Amino acid sequence: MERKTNIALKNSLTEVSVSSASLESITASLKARIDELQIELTTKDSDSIQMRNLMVQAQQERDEAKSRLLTEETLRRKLHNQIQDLKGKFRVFCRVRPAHSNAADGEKIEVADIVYPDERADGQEIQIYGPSSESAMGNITTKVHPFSFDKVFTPRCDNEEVFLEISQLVQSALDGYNVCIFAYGQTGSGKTHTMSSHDGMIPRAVEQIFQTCEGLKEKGWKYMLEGQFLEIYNENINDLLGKPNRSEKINHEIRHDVKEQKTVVTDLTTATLDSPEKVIAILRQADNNRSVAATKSNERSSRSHSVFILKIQGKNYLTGEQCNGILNLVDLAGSERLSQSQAIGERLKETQAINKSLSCLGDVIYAMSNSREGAHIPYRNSKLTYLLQYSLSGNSKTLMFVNVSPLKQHANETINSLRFATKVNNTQITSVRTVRGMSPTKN
Ligand SMILES: Nc1ncnc2c1ncn2[C@@H]1O[C@H](COP(=O)(O)OP(=O)(O)OP(=O)(O)O)[C@@H](O)[C@H]1O
Repeated sequence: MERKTNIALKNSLTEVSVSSASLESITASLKARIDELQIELTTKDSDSIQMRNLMVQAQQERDEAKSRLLTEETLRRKLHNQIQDLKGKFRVFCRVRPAHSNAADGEKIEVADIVYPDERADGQEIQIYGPSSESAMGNITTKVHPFSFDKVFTPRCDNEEVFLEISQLVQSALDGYNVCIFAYGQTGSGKTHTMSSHDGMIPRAVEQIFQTCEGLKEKGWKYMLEGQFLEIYNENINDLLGKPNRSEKINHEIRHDVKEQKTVVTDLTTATLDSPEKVIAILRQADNNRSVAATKSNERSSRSHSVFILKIQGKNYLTGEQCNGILNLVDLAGSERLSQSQAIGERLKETQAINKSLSCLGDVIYAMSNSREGAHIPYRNSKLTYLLQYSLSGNSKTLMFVNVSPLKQHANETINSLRFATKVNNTQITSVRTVRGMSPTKN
């Protein structure tokens, strides 16, 4: 009996020691796993510290880059303005429209003899050859009228190419400067095509402004755009964004705030422009208002000046900088000289008003570019120059398109327009040139 018990106890002991050995081995392997995990954890900790350091470094670099970007944007604005000033405070671009575009059905198109000596699509020189005449000695002479401008766009240039040249001025308006862009020329020479057609300077300028504002958001800039559109007809201001039929009865006055150097036109509609679509809508409204007026007075668009005023207010919430620029886009009344003796009544009044205001604009620009500081500039002599006083003076920038027709029957008006523009530009070449080996006559 005792022996049996001993055997059973021995067996139990063996079983216990076997299971204890297996437990020991499990414990050992668990311990090894714990050690492994511990090592892994330590590595992870150091990785995460490393990661955190890298993140802090990246954040510092980002902040530095951002502040560099802000300083560079301020510097870019300064340099951009210096470049614009070097190019000239007043610039004149000549644009010759294609011959076919304004010909009535059956009208004979005879193209004037126009030469672009630079042989480039957008050189700086243009020569108009006048009619030939034969002297008693049998010498045939042809007058040459050479002109030089900041740019000459041949009929081959489209609005896209033209806009490339003015986009820098649009940028100046965004940077807080006052900019005026005029289109001058006889009726049908392409002023409206250049300025307010669907792909003209106004829609393109507005598109550029919206795109640039979007891009400047990450640099802390927030912009507010407001638009006004008016017409000056017979020295009276009409609101082109007002209700049709009502606008002509309101007497809009121009008021200047001398201290702030700001201009207000009383009772003029101001549209907040928060999208390019809104701009297209107001351009359409202005066009409709002009057409309504046109039924009362023939060819209204060519007998009045239209002025699109875009006020651009920018604020940078990162640097605290602020800027207020104005872009004025002006489609001037047709510049053709109507014979005063033939014009009577309303037509005479219109012609006198147009002639007066256009010559006043020329006088103002001429006086500004030639006068000493503080000299008298005759802004008050016309509504247009009075309205644009602060947009023409100071550190503002002005560009004039002189639009001309390529047709022979318009050659005299073309020469008149180019002479006017030359007065503005003050760079006329006064040389007399011999044509094709013949004797020269004076320009
Ligand atoms: N560069 C051009 N390319 C193509 N077509 C043009 C160009 N310039 C003018 N035209 C066309 O010639 C015609 C007359 O041009 P536009 O109406 O722009 O002249 P305008 O000077 O504004 O005349 P108005 O004084 O009567 O307003 C229009 O049919 C216009 O589309």
